[in-house]
Amino acid sequence: MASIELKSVFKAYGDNPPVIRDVNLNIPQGEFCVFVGPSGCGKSTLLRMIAGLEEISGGELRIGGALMNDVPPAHRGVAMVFQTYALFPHMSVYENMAFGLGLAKVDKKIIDEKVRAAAKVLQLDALLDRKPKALSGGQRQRVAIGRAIVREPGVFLFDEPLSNLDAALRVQTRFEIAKLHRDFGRASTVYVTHDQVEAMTLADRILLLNSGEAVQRDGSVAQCGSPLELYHRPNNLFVAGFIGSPKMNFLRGKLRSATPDQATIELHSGEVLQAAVDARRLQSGAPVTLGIRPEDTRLGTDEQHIVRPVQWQERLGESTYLYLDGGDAEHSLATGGDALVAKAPGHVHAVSGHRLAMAIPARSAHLFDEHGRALERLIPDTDLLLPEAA
Ligand SMILES: Nc1ncnc2c1ncn2[C@@H]1O[C@H](COP(=O)(O)OP(=O)(O)OP(=O)(O)O)[C@@H](O)[C@H]1O
Repeated sequence: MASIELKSVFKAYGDNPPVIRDVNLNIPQGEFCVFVGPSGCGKSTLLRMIAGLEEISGGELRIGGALMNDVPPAHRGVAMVFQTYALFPHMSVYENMAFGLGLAKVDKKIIDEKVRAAAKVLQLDALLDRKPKALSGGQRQRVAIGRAIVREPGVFLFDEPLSNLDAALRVQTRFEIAKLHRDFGRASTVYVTHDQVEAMTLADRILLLNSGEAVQRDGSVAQCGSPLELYHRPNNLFVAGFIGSPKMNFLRGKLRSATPDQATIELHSGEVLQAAVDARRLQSGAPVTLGIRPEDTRLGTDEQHIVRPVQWQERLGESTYLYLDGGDAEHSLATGGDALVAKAPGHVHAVSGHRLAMAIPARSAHLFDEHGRALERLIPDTDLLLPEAA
């Protein structure tokens, strides 16, 4: 039941370059905010600073409006769930969940009510007498979540809570966390993950931190917005390459001409393509990168397209990823190399070396200037409302 406000927050360990630079963020009460970014970008550090487990080197942290920089963790009104559950092995599920309230000298009857209510929500009622070692990974993580819930914190902090679970349990627990947030909707939640599917599905808002190729900007905010904003309107090449799987394909070229609703691009490989992008701020001849997501491509020649030999394919049953030879001028971050990835529905089969036409619809194209900054796309922002069945 509290907002979280970060103002010019900064973190450096000793004399090392900062790991968090000038982060400004306002998480209103009840919002689910997900921190994502490549390994080492500083997302856990940022979360731990909110929790009070890591000192803040500069800037201000406010929770519920109150300055928290020097307030000890126990007095911040936050509850944290870690990747490694951190349960007491000698205590039962019930005792683990009741522990924090016991320390706070809450009345035993109230503790009992809260533990049983949380256990019911998390479907742990039949397991209350068990010790953690007699539980599955998913059940242990539910106990850790239950322990956080009973404290009724204003802020929930999750640090990669699903990364020790197998694929099926991850999906199930992800769904449970989303449901819990909806049911306990007044609490604000910050959730750290490097899994962008978790980020896309759970977040009201995603904060993506820079790292790696964005040297000198490590630990700064690359983009902050709703999941679909980051997907449809990435600010720059880094965000475009990070959000989406397989990653966006990039084709290099130069701008030929620009009108308010269309840019014409000549690729280094010679083809001329259109993009529904306003590129009028660039001079003609300016270097540009055209981006196209694998799921936005088609196979065939009925739209503008490029033709490339097939290198490789991955058949997933419901779809097939075709890896096409990108040539020197292009590369896909998916492979880190020079392949372009096209996604075809169903299970298609292509003979290695055969040349295929990959259609690149102008309305689906992204365009970036020579500094990697995105040009404005002209796609409509509306969601398609599904009609109710009769
Ligand atoms: N105690 C420390 N002393 C010095 N550097 C540290 C310390 N803790 C973390 N770092 C550095 O801070 C940076 C950010 O680390 P952090 O754990 O926050 O990243 P992350 O984005 O959560 O990464 P991952 O996804 O791999 O967990 C890393 O470069 C890390 O090496």
